[in-house]
Amino acid sequence: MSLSNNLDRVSEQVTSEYYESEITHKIWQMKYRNNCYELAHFLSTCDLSLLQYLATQIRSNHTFDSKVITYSRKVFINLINLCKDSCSYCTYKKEPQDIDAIMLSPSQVLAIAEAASRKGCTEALIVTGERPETKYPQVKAWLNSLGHKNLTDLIADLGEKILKKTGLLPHTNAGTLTKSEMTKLKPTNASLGMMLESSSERLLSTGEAHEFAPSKIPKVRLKSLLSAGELKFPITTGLLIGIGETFEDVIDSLLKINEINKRYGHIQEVIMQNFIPKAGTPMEYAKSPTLEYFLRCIASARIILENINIQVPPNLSPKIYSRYLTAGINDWGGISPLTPDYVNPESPWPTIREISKVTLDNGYVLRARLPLYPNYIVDPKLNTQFIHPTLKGYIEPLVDNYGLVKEDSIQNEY
Ligand SMILES: O=c1nc2n(C[C@H](O)[C@H](O)[C@H](O)CO)c3cc(O)ccc3cc-2c(=O)[nH]1
Ligand SMILES: C[C@H]1O[C@@H](n2cnc3c(N)ncnc32)[C@H](O)[C@@H]1O
Ligand code: MET
Ligand code: SF4
Repeated sequence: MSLSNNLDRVSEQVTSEYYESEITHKIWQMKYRNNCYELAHFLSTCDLSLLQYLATQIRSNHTFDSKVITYSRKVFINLINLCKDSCSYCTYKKEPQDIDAIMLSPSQVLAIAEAASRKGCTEALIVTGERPETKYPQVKAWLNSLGHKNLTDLIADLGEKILKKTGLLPHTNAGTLTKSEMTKLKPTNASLGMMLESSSERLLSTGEAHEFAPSKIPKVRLKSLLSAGELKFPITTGLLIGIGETFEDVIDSLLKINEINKRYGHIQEVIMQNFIPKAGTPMEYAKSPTLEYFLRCIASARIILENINIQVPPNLSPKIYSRYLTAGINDWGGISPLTPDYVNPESPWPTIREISKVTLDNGYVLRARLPLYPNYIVDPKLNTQFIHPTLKGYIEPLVDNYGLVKEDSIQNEY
């Protein structure tokens, strides 16, 4: 190759590096000014492949090992699917008279956790409807018969039993919780889950997704995220994409989550979840987000969120989930060998073998994590602040030096 050709290539590289750093700087300025409108305009008009390129660059600098994609070996414990709210996209919620209404007994919960432990699971994902005991007398009666006044007390009790009997680490998503409720869960739950869904208040108006779901008032959800921060409780949150929000709403939601995390460092993960229309719901005929829009939201999340893991569940896009790897994600979420995804039961999880192959074919390595992300385990300062002393003895034997699940504990049958 001639010298002039070589110089041409060097100058092309310098130009593109200059261009990249100029764009990165521009984004940084818009973020610093907290100018949502400006940032949304830029991210919505920017070429998608450039956005994905930037997201992948940021992702490779962010995690302890830029080539690792994680997942959690979890069992989904559907404790109670009654709920005081009604989100227009949800089929998880049932009425007491429905044949598939569920209120698990403590012995059923323990039997599920024990079966999961035999399959090599490390996470017990406890999911419930929103404060069902405030709406249904049957739920009050059920709680009282178990010796409890409210759902949180039952979850705290079950969490302790699950830990002691199986060593599975509980992670609860019961929707919004107060600070005192979270305090009760901290000794037994390694982390919490609660989707923000969207910071848009417009979604509460007539005919919109959250019209009949007061717990989805953004202020209420953001307050729960702040409470978790005050308690140094690691929490997973996320956005449901395609429920009537605008792209600007997505950017506003991401900026708000990032601001909260900058104060406390407790937002371990943001789930970017694509809405799936369900028959029989008010949003039955609403459309799933397009792939182009969803990829733009994911790449924007990676660009906006600082040091936060990003998960997209593979089961909601079984044919094309590998595309999310090039938009900057670093986690596939919880995969259960035993229980369905009760929120999206029509979407079975791909097998670990398949996910591992897809991940590998795209140049990454799949590794199991605990419900609690590795940095909280391996960083001595974070470990002290974010993990309750009771939980330490359960967490340490499960992980290697990187805070990931030891490979030798992974069973073939999973
Ligand atoms: O592995 C996890 N998966 C979590 N999931 C994902 C879930 O396991 C499924 O992957 C999705 O529901 C896809 O259907 C959540 C999904 C939500 O919509 C809201 C909260 C959670 C919380 C978690 C979680 O903390 N850990
Ligand atoms: C547990 C989480 O499940 C998500 N969720 C509820 N309904 C749907 C749906 N139709 N499609 C995708 N995700 C959904 C919400 O984000 C909720 O917070
Ligand atoms: N009801 C809770 C929420 O919406 C958690 C489960 S939703 C299926 O946040
Ligand atoms: S998404 Fe959660 S809060 Fe909304 S109706 Fe379903 S169970 Fe209730």
